[in-house]
Amino acid sequence: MEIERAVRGSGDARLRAKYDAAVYIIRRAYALYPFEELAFSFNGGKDSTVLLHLLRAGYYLHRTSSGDVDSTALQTVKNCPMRTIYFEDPDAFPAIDRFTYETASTYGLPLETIRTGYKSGLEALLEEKPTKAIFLGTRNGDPNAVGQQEFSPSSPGWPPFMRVNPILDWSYSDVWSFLLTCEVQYCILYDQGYTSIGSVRDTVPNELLRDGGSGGYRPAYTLSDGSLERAGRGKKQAGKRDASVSTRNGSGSGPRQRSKL
Ligand SMILES: Cc1cc2nc3c(=O)[nH]c(=O)nc-3n(C[C@H](O)[C@H](O)[C@H](O)COP(=O)(O)O)c2cc1C
Ligand SMILES: Nc1ncnc2c1ncn2[C@@H]1O[C@H](COP(=O)(O)OP(=O)(O)OP(=O)(O)O)[C@@H](O)[C@H]1O
Repeated sequence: MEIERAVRGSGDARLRAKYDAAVYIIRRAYALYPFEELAFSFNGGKDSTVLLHLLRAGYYLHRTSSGDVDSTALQTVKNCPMRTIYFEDPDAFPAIDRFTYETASTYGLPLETIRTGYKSGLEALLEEKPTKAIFLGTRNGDPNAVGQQEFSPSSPGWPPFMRVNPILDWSYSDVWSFLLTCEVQYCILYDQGYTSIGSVRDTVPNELLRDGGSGGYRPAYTLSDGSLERAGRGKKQAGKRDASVSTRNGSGSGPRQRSKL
């Protein structure tokens, strides 16, 4: 499995330790909950892109270690066909939308697009199909991470499910080490100076990456102080539309892939 191979083959002991810990959490979740009652919250951002590949690696290890995979099923096992949910914002960057749909298509993720607020969308989702746990790419330092652990029940007043946060303790540079070491595609905006991505309403390239010579911006992976990754994000304004869930497979262009630094 290429992700496992890339991390194991890297000389980066810290990355290997972060990877092992995250995959351990993922495999605990696979053992604890029926696979059909798990979901992956994917929005095309760098953290959820890391999570996608960790889920794939964890799924591959989980399935192959239990010995129930024949060679024809191997591609499905490499892909991790987990229910995947995307809360699509009408003001999302088109490049993020494209990347989300294209990645879902590449890895055979059964993507469900939700065009409503988070809470009402999750209520509808749980009503439609039992969902015990949802994987998120939340990391310490995200405003939403406060008080969360690797396994955190949803908040009071929210529909009941477990939030599973395998990369909670990953730093900004861990995220980029993983993406570059594994040579996986990521949204093109990160090569244009965006270091954390909200919507077109509230996100601009990170000024710390402005390239004086060209007038453009350097790629996100060159940001040396990860504590400033949200410097391009302004105040979030409310405005999610309400109620509709649809399924769509993606196509389009735009993802980027870089080799190691
Ligand atoms: C799958 C999922 C589960 C969530 N669960 C909760 C929750 O239990 N409690 C809560 O206050 N917010 C919850 N949220 C909302 C997030 O904390 C956050 O507000 C949302 O992802 C928007 O983040 P942003 O402001 O960085 O775009 C959830 C969001 C998602 C996508
Ligand atoms: N619109 C959304 N649809 C689905 N999941 C989402 C959405 N917004 C956030 N999430 C979940 O919450 C996690 C944390 O969001 P956050 O915005 O911090 O990270 P990211 O989008 O992956 O990366 P970045 O910080 O670069 O934007 C995501 O990784 C994803 O699991």
